[in-house]
Amino acid sequence: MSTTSVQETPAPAEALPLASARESLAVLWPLLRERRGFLLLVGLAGLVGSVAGLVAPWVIGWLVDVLPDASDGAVVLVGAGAIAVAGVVGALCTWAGQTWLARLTEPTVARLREMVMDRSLRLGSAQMERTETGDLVSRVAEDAREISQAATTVIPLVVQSLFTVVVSGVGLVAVDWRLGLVGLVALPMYWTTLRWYLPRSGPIYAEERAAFGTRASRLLGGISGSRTLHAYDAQDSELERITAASGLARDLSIRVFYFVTRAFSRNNRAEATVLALLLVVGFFLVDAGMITAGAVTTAALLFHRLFNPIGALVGMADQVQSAGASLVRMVGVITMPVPERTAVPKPGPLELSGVSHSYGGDIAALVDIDFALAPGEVVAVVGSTGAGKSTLALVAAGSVVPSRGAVSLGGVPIADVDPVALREHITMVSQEVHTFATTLAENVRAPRPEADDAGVRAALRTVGADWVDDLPDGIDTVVGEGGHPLDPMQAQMIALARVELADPDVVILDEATAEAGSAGARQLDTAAAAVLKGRAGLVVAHRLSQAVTADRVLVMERGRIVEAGTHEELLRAGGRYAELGRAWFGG
Ligand SMILES: Nc1ncnc2c1ncn2[C@@H]1O[C@H](COP(=O)(O)OP(=O)(O)OP(=O)(O)O)[C@@H](O)[C@H]1O
Repeated sequence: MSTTSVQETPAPAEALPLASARESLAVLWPLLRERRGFLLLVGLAGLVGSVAGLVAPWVIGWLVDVLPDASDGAVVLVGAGAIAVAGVVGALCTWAGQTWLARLTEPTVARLREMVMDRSLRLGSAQMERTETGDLVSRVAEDAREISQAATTVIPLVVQSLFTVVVSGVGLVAVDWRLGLVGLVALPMYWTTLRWYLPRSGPIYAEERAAFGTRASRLLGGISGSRTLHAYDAQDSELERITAASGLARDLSIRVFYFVTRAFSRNNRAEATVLALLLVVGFFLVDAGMITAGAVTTAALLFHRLFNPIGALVGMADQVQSAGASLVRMVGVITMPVPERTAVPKPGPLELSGVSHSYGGDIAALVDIDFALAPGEVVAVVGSTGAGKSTLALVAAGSVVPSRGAVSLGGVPIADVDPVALREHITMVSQEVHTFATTLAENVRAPRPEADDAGVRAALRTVGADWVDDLPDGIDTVVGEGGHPLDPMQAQMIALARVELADPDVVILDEATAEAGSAGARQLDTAAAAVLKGRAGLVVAHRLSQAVTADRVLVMERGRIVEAGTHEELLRAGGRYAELGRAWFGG
């Protein structure tokens, strides 16, 4: 008796790697350097803006010195004018700096996202299959969003604060080095606050976010299940649960508030102490005739100017950390080593020899498959649910690496071919086709971005997608998420047009979009036939019509090929295929 278990089971899902800070910088720096013009402009705006910020403390100190001897109020007007001009310059610099920073960071984040996608495509679906589901998606979507948000909200503030702190610090030393030294006393005090704040803030915020999540899901659950709750008279107990979740979220928010207030009060204490120290030292220096009262005023105002930016830097440190964590996650994928796959497939048969596959667990999805698809031949695969048809298609397309056995095209093992290069030879349309959120033309063009509109239209004509002309903007209609809605059959036709444009040697189809016998099924069959013309095709038959027109039919049961032949031969044989055929015909 044969056994259907496969010995080599795949390794458990692995998490994608994280990059080190050095690797992240090595990836980020060339991207920023590409836009160094903006980098310079951001630096310039920050510097000029911060220097403009020095004008007010300096003018006020000057007024303190000159006013007692002034004959009229003209000096005040001069001082006020200088402060007003500096204010306008500062505002302009902030605005320009933020605009330039966005033009520096947004394309950089977009580029990082593309690099993650590119690397994951190069690694190939077979390797990506081994990683935790959702990990890649969250790195492309959530981490990119986190960095992008930080880039537009947190980073401008951090950059501006850093400039203000550095320039004001230098200004303070320039006014009088002794007062500058007093100002430095604040540094260790700020440092201890940061050391106290950072390790505690992350977990507290995470707990608060988790509590918000629970409250939201309880509320939504209560609303969507209100009928059931009424039916079972269970409103009160559900209300109690919602109140408890809500109470927890409220208590955590209050805790977060106390915590942040404590951090800021630590900073305030440091600031008040050092400011007092600065005034005392200033008093003695003025008394000794070493500096003027105006200079002490300027120094005190400059030191006071540091309060807000330093508070902002402390407050945003965890958001910067969180953006940093997202960056190392994205760069982790970008720096994943891509195995050398330089083999070039040759025209010839697609062969599966000794192929067995298990997704883990005891049941084998494929067992000892030996099968060759000749160039130009169309083979249909039939079988009951769970027989292994989709797995066979995925293995043949190189999307799943079988636990045992080999797959080759023209004698070249496809495992040695670069996944992107392999798609030029073997293309698969699966049950879940993805429509990208862009124009319909771009969707068709995906495998061949250089194709022109005429090529796109020709591919759509080949698959009989005449309905495209009725769309609001024809092939330029935006489809996908948030765009013009497409029904599953239209999405499938776009996927087929994509294959037509890609022009591979082997097409693997596994669609189950239309009900057998429906007008949609007939349209899809015609579209598939057009795409298969002149190419080898492996078609997972979800409708009998797909098997009838094939050159050969494979019948699968429990991971094995149990029958093979033409439609007529298999019907005559009266075996499993004939049985399936009767079920299909409903007779
Ligand atoms: N990603 C997966 N992880 C774990 N088991 C899987 C996975 N995909 C398929 N299987 C299992 O492998 C076996 C073969 O499934 P497969 O989808 O290849 O069959 P199928 O003939 O295409 O079925 P259907 O017609 O329902 O799509 C089934 O037992 C199925 O439960």
